[in-house]
Amino acid sequence: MSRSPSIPDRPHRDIDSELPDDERLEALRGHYEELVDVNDKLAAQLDDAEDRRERLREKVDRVERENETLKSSSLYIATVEDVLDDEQVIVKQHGNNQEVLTDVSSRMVDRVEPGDRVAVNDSFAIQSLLNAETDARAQSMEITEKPTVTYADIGGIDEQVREVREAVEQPLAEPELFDEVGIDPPSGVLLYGPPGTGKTMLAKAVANETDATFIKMAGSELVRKFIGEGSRLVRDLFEMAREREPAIIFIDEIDAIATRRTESKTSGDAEVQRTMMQLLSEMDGFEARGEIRIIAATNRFDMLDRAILRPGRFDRLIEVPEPSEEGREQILAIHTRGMNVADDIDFADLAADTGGYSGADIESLATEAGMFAIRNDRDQVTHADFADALEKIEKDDSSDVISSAGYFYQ
Ligand SMILES: Nc1ncnc2c1ncn2[C@@H]1O[C@H](COP(=O)(O)OP(=O)(O)OP(=O)(O)O)[C@@H](O)[C@H]1O
Repeated sequence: MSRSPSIPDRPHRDIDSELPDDERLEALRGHYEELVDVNDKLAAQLDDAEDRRERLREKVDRVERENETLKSSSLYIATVEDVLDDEQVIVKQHGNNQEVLTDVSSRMVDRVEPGDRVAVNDSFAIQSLLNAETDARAQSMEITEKPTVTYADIGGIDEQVREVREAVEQPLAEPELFDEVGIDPPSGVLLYGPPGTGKTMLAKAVANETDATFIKMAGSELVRKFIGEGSRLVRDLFEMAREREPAIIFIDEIDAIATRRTESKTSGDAEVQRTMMQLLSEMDGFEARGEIRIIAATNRFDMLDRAILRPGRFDRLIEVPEPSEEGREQILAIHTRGMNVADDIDFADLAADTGGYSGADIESLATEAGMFAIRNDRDQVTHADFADALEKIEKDDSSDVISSAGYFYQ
C-alpha cells in the first residue's frame, strides 16, 4: 500500500508593518510565491489522488467482473483420488479422465476424502463438495420418490403389465409368498421391444404401486458421459438404491453396456466390459428377496451379451411389442382422457389407420390433433383434427417415425 503524500505546510510569514514599503512589498511577493508553490503542490497531489482513485475504480470493476464470471461459469465434476499433505489433492476430472494435482483451501482440506465427488473450476480449484442429491443429478441418475404413472395410464400391453407385476411388484409387496413356497423371485427383469412402447412407463408404474423410489440411469450415460467412471457409477447406483429402499433401479438402454463382445479389444471396449462386470457382480451379491428390484430395457435385444441373461441376472425376459390395433385404440383413449374431444371421434377408425404406431407416436398424434383445433380457433378436438394430424405426421416423417418401430429388436 502506498502512503498518502503529506500535505505541505501552509506558508506563514509575519510581515513587519514598520518595514519600509519596498521591503514589505518584497516580503509579500515572497509570501505570494510560496503560496503559489504550495498551491501547485496541492494541485499535483489532487491529480495524483484522482489518478489513484481511477485506478482503484478500474480494479474494483475488474474484480467484480471476475467475480461475476466465477459465479456464472460452469464447474466441472471431478473425483478426489488422493489427499496429500500440504493441502494438495489429486482429482480426476470426469469426461476426459484427466488427473490433476491441485491445491485445496484450508477450509476444504478437512472435508474431502478420496472417492468424494467435487465441483472444480477452470483451474481445478475445488469449489464445493457434492452432496448425494447433487451427485446423483450430476451423474444423470433420475430419482423420483414417487412416480405418478399408474397401470391405468398404460394401454395395450395388459399381459406385460401382469408379468411385470408378478416379477417385480409381488416380491416387493408380498415377499412372504416366495418364502413360503421356497423360491427366489426373478433377479432382474429385462423389457425389450421397439422404442416408445411403454417400457419406462411400466417400471415407473410398479414403483408407484409399491411406493418404491424409482432410480433411472441410461446405459448410454454410463459409457459415454463418464469415461472410466462406469463401474463406479454402477456401484453408486446400487448404493443409492440401498439408501432408499424399497427402490426400483431402471437401467434404460442396457445394450450400451452389455453388447456382445466384439473382436476388437480397444480400451473403450474394456471399459464397457468393466462396467458390465460391475453390474453383474452387484446383481450377484444381491438379496433376491430384498427390497430392491432391478429392471432393464433395450430395443436392441439382438445385440445383448447373453451373459447378462443367465439365471440370477436378468432372468425374466418380457417382450413389449408395438401395440396391436386394439391396443392402439386403448392408448388413444388414454391420451385423450384429459382432452376436450368431440363426440364424433371414432377411436376404432383411428386405431385402424395407425398401423405401426407406438404408444409414444400415438401420444404425439393426440397433441398434433389438439394443435389443429387451436389453429382453427376451437377448444374442442374433432375427428377431422385427428385425420389432419395423421396426414401431417405421415407427410412429415413417414420414413422414420413409423418404420423405425419393430426394426431393431428382432
Ligand atoms: N402402452 C402405452 N400406453 C400409453 N402410453 C404409452 C404407451 N407406450 C408409450 N406411451 C407414451 O409414450 C411415452 C414414452 O413411453 P416410454 O418412455 O415408456 O417408452 P419406452 O418403451 O421406454 O421407450 P424407449 O425405448 O424409447 O425408452 C410415454 O410417456 C407415454 O406417453
